[in-house]
Amino acid sequence: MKNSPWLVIGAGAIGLFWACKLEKLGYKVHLVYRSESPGKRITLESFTDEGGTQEVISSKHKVKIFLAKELTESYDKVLLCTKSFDLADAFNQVSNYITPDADVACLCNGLGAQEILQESIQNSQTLWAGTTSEGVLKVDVNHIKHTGLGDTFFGEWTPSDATKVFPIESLTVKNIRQRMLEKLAVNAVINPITAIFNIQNGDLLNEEYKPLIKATLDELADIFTHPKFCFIQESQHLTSDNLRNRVNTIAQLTRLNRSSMHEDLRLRRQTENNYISGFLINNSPITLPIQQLLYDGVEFEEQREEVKKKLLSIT
Ligand SMILES: NC(=O)C1=CN([C@@H]2O[C@H](COP(=O)(O)OP(=O)(O)OC[C@H]3O[C@@H](n4cnc5c(N)ncnc54)[C@H](OP(=O)(O)O)[C@@H]3O)[C@@H](O)[C@H]2O)C=CC1
Ligand SMILES: CC(C)(CO)C(=O)C(=O)O
Repeated sequence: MKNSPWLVIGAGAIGLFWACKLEKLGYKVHLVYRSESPGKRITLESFTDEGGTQEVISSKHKVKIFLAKELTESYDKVLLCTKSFDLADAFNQVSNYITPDADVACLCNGLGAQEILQESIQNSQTLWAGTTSEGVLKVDVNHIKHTGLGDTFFGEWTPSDATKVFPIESLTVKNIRQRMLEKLAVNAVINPITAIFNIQNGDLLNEEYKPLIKATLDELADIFTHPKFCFIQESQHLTSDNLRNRVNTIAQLTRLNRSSMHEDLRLRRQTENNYISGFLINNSPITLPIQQLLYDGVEFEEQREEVKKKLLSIT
């Protein structure tokens, strides 16, 4: 199994991180980039807590890099590490180089893109959806910093009768949809609010945001526990209290970080809004006035000041 290389698509923070991780696990890695070549060596900086003192360790990892049009081999293990809005195109551009029995994995935030990707994948191939709580920052084209320790899980997006295991067995879980909904819930609170108010994740714990956070969590709990919600089997445990614990914990653990959506707005890049608040609005059996305000505040710069006032006037 380890003889055939992994094809990793996307040389962003997560793609470079997984290229290093797979190389450390003993796999060969072929990495596809789109705009900027990362070169053949990637530097990964991570923290250790050896004997109570925090140290930064830097390691170098060798990968082979390609533009999609330069590929010639066929791959049976593929890991897509793009943002959700690029996922289907990124797969389609390499689909001729993927074996009919391949394991195809994706690791993007939000929901909606996985279902579109499933439609492009052959029945004989397996789509593994993944979710990660690792924090990674790309500081240069070939240099990443591991900013937060976390876990990563993969599960079959459309579960089959056969008990399949992910090529890295220890990362396999049975109900990936449940884990993805839990992550979606956290992202639907932290990402748009930090982006709209231009604050770090930890600032959400400040007194001035308490009524807004409470109202946002209550609204999310109403969808996730609604009998007509399409993922009710996987989401019914997400009550307001359960969500509050998750959001507070992540806001605390990542208190000095900017959320990915905050960073995208700051750098005027496309956000994953359509796959977070947008997904919830489009799939909710009830109207979602707060998610709609959050969606609009992220999407439409000219409405942002007005949206902020409305969000802060929630009691
Ligand atoms: N970074 C983090 O700590 C975390 C990220 N995530 C999620 O992981 C996903 C990836 O995040 P992240 O790595 O930070 O995002 P980045 O924007 O840093 O990286 C995405 C990369 O995908 C590349 N890409 C897009 N389309 C293609 C294509 N067709 N062919 C080749 N490469 C392509 C982009 O290339 P180009 O440079 O040309 O734009 C970019 O380098 C997101 O959904 C994010 O929400 C989840 C948890 C933590
Ligand atoms: C968990 C969180 C909110 C950490 O910042 C994240 O996933 C993101 O920024 O997209």
